[in-house]
Amino acid sequence: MIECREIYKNYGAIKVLKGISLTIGKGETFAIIGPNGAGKTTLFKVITGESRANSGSIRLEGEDITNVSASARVTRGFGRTFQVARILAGNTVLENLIIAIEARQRNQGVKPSWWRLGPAPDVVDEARVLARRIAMADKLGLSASFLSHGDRKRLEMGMTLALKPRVLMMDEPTAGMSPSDRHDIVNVIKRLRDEEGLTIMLTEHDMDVVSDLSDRVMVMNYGETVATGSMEEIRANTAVREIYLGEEADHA
Ligand SMILES: Nc1ncnc2c1ncn2[C@@H]1O[C@H](COP(=O)(O)OP(=O)(O)OP(=O)(O)O)[C@@H](O)[C@H]1O
Repeated sequence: MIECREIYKNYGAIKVLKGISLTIGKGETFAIIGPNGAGKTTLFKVITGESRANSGSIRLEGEDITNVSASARVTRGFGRTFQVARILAGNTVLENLIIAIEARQRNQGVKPSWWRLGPAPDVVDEARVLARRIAMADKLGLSASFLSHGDRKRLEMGMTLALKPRVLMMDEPTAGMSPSDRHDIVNVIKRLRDEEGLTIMLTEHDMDVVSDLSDRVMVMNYGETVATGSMEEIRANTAVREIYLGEEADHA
């Protein structure tokens, strides 16, 4: 589904990605882990098209998308959530979902009806269905500014799903969440993945979440791949253990 070959990325003199290659299969959940500054978010941005690699190639279902813009990648099926949820705080939950659905329709060339004030009934229906799928049906009328951190992330996920992605890219989906919010969002992600057959790529610091969600895990350090494999293989990998034990020792 996604294939990255020999990705290099520099910020000035700083070499942030040093030859990253990876393959993610259709329907697979693939996690990228590693210490702070390892280059996870940078790799993420290169794959979504927000940032351009200095060299290397990216393919989506065989098509070379290395030089395709971020918005054109969305049209090809990429959906992305951010470390800090990007929602419209001045609007209600329902309005946020409607805005995302209408954005997809515009992208698909659907023209808004000039004579109608407000959203079309089918858009409102779709927003309500989406709200149920992200377990926010009871919060439709709430202003997004009053939502908890976990609910904001959930709403952002709903807005991303409104774009009908084939690939869901999530940068630290549980960052800053309480344990119960974390548990809830993991369940929402699992359900969506199973219902829609989504391919998922995520970065995450919480190892329980990684272990719970991922088919395969890639460990990065200093812009390089240290290991790729199942969670069991990663846990047993000597180089990985050294990185994480080193981290624990530093924090001790
Ligand atoms: N726009 C930028 N300009 C200059 N340096 C940057 C830029 N973005 C990231 N970096 C540097 O690139 C390195 C990798 O950063 P990146 O955010 O990709 O790491 P990360 O693994 O996602 O870290 P974290 O877990 O803390 O989010 C860091 O040294 C960072 O300071």
